[in-house]
Amino acid sequence: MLKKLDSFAGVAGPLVVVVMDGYGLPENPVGSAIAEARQPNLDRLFASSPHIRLRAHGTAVGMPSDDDMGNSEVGHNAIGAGQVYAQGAALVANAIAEGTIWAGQAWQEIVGAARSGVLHFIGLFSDGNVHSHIDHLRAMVERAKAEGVKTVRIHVLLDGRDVPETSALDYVVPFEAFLAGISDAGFDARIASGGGRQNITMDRYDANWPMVERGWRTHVLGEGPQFASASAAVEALRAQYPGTIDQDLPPFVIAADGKPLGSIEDGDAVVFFNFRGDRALEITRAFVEADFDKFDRVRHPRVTYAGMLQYDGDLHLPERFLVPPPAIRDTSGEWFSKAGITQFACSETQKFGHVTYFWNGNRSGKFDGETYLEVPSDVVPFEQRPWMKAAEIADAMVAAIASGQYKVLRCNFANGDMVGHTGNFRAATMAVEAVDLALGRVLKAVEAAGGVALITADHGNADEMFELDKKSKQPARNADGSFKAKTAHTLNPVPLILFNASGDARLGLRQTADAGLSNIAATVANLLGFDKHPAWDESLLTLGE
Ligand SMILES: O=C(O)[C@H](O)COP(=O)(O)O
Ligand SMILES: [Mn+2]
Ligand SMILES: [Mn+2]
Repeated sequence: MLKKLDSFAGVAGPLVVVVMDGYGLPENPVGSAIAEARQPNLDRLFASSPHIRLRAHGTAVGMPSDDDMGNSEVGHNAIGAGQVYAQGAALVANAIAEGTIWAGQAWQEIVGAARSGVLHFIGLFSDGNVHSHIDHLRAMVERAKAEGVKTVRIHVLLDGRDVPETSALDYVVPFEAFLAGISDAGFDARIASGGGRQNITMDRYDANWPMVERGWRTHVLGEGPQFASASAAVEALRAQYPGTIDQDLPPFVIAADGKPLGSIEDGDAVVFFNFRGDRALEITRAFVEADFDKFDRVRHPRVTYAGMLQYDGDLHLPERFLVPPPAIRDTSGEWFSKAGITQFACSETQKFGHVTYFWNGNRSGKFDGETYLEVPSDVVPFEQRPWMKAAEIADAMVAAIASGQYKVLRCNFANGDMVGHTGNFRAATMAVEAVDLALGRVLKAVEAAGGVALITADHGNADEMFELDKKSKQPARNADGSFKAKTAHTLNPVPLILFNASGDARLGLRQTADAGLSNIAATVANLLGFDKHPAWDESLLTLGE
């Protein structure tokens, strides 16, 4: 049980944690939608409420190095668990470096099946290290050859979201050369299909199953426009759809003499090589579920399927996985539940799993006393609706706070991140303004209830909307003089603001050198009058000392 603090009984009112997804603190105001947006509520908070900066990238959230940006999975895991775990990116890299991945039963079963069939790899084709890393794929192809696999087919999801927006050929061209180099009379490895990650396969949280169906038709059934190679496909599709960035490119199939090179058939082996789960779960279900009903699969090949990691620890999806996921234990959701604290979690579909599944350590189950509310997201390009569902989430939070039923409430506003990923600067400033407006309403409800709110973010995104020149730190320009749009997350810190309407003027925050997202859970515990769980990183709450 969490112990009660001697020094502080806890705030009487509700405790609200607001995650402004993708809201980093810019180093340079030029090209920053955060600096540019009109945000009167946040301005007021920064002027009059205790606030500090938190690390939200690199080793502070369990990434392999401090060159790695943060992301929603590692950010929400750290906030929810109050601890930093070596995350998928690091675990897979280690398992490959130490060779433990090859010794595992899952890899042996994959290779065993592939020796008499075809070995397919499907996944995000970049070095973004958010969902996957192309080096992991390369290592697996090499190892498959060494272990006697004869045929490898790769289904590439073009990124442009965690890496520069039109960088697909920087990955495709060298990889095609690698595959040509490693192929010989006894080994044939080629790219077989692909498409933009926001167009096919990588949907999340049941937002858009038709995306997954398009992916299935492309990778499994081999249906779609045919090209001689992946690089030829990318070039032709860019010419056909000018201005379309990589993540949105339509699907394509690689074929010879009109026949797809790599449709997926009975007896084949399939590895989904993303380590992150949110966008891997739906396609995984399509492969492994016997009574799948989300779309008509037309054909359901009997394959040996493995995920890079297990994507959902409660549902055991998938059962076969190459690397054990981080064993995230003792999350704040679990221990607040054990303390009898009622909890409310809310977001719109695009981020709903962030405040539930990621928050609770990649588990889709629910702890006693937790209530979840999902606001359905629109299925549109978000630069066309930068306000997204901020107003509706605020409505739900205001009602939940006013109901008096919940002691701890959490929500995620998706806008800064989802619109930030479009690379559209003007839309991103509107996204930030929509969050500010919604936040103002939530804070009014917190005030009326005599509560406290902690306002933070999981990582940066809207804070840098243009690629910055590494030396000058000024926005980099394209050949035509326009700024180079940046769609990825940033390495910037995020705010932690304490909005205090509890009537206890002692409450403050301390800035420590390594303050990070994993300090939030203990801070919330202290605000509730509890000592932190021993596993959690230190609280940042001060009581007027
Ligand atoms: O999945 C995505 O949309 C991006 O790769 C990362 O964004 P997120 O970590 O904020 O979800
Ligand atoms: Mn995020
Ligand atoms: Mn994001």
